[in-house]
Amino acid sequence: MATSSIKVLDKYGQEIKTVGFNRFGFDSEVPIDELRSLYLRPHYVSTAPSTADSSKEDAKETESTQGRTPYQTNSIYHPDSQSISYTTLTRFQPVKLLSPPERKRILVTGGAGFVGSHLVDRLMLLGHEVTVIDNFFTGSKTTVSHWIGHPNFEMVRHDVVEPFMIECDQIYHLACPASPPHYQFNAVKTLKTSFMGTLNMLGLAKRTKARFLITSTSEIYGDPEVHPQNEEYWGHVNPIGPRACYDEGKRVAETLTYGYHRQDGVDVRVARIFNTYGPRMNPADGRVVSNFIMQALRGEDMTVYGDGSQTRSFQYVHDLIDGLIALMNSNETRPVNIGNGDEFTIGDFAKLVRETVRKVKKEDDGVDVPLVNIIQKPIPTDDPQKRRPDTTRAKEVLGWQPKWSVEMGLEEMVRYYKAKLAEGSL
Ligand SMILES: O=C(O)[C@H]1O[C@H](OP(=O)(O)OP(=O)(O)OC[C@H]2O[C@@H](n3ccc(=O)[nH]c3=O)[C@H](O)[C@@H]2O)[C@H](O)[C@@H](O)[C@@H]1O
Repeated sequence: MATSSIKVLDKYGQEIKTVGFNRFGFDSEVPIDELRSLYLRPHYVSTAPSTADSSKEDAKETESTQGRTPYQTNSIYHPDSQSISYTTLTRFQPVKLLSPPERKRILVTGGAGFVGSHLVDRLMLLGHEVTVIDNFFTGSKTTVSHWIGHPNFEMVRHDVVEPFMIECDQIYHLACPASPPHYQFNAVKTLKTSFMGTLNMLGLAKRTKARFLITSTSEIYGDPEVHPQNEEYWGHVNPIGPRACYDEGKRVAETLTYGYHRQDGVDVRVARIFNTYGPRMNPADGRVVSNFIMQALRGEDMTVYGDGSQTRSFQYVHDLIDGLIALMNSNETRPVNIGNGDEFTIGDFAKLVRETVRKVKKEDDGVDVPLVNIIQKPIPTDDPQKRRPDTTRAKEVLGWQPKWSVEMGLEEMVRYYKAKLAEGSL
């Protein structure tokens, strides 16, 4: 399906044609089709004919490159040899031309990750100069490869636990593994990333006088005794459990942030992000949305942990990026929850995902697939039982509220994974 033919209605029934908005003197609005063309590319990779004659394949590659939309790479997958031939980009998606005072030098740590790459797309299309630092532990160069070589873009392989020097105006500090299996894989490294990484980036902000935004998390509320969670709640965290490396790491990162703010006058912003999903989420990262969609697409059993009565509230990545950019450019220095209040039990969410996969397969491929089974697996230790953001503060101080319904976001994410499966890259 062509990206321009996908019609998305927001929670209030209005068609979504753009994301972002002009607020606090910073214009973050871009047409949704422009963004989509960067991640929803059903023909991003074409499949080579089954032949061993490489000269013919090369000729085909040249031929098909010429017929492609001009802002995309045209890589070819060779099923016979299980290989892929890459071509480099020659033209980039157009970006806004900003005057020098409008154009900001923006550092995004973790910019090759799931959330980071969407933030990079938006900031690039808006015409800013973007530098990404990432150690590629959970991020991947492929998420931002469509900007590599662009004069406004720089990609540096660097681990934030080591100091980093650069001149910049704004720092979005995202770097940290976020999926429970990933952040528990090396708990000490996760803590080190949260503590030393944040310390280094705050030191950089202090030296350059850059504004500093940290992406904190709903996990700082732990297994909450207050529902929904507002920013005044101090949380209920097990400091020695398996999740503590992330929860306590992010809590100390917030403490450091306010330490630099009070002591050194660093201009800080703290976003507490609630469960977020969308294209470019690593299908194997173990979080619930990617697990469920991949299982349903592959016709495998969907794994609900525990009895499925625990709840989560899922936000689509474009809403999160709107919220992060609004917060960065606002005057709000207190923590702000950024999340979608639509709360589901995980059991109900599994049913919604399998129905969405069936709907998209029917609409796009005309095939009626049977609903997959839902099975139960043991619940992870300290898995929070309830989670829903109170976003009153975001509404009051940022004028921000999520627009994407969970269903609409899920449909787009299913299309993204379907396209990736078809191109042979999953
Ligand atoms: O987004 C947040 O606010 C934070 O919480 C998430 O943690 P969690 O909510 O546990 O995220 P998932 O791993 O996606 O799990 C959500 C729920 O689904 C369940 N689950 C997960 C995977 C699965 O296959 N089946 C399943 O039932 C989990 O047990 C959990 O109850 C992640 O740790 C972070 O990305 C983030 O900082």
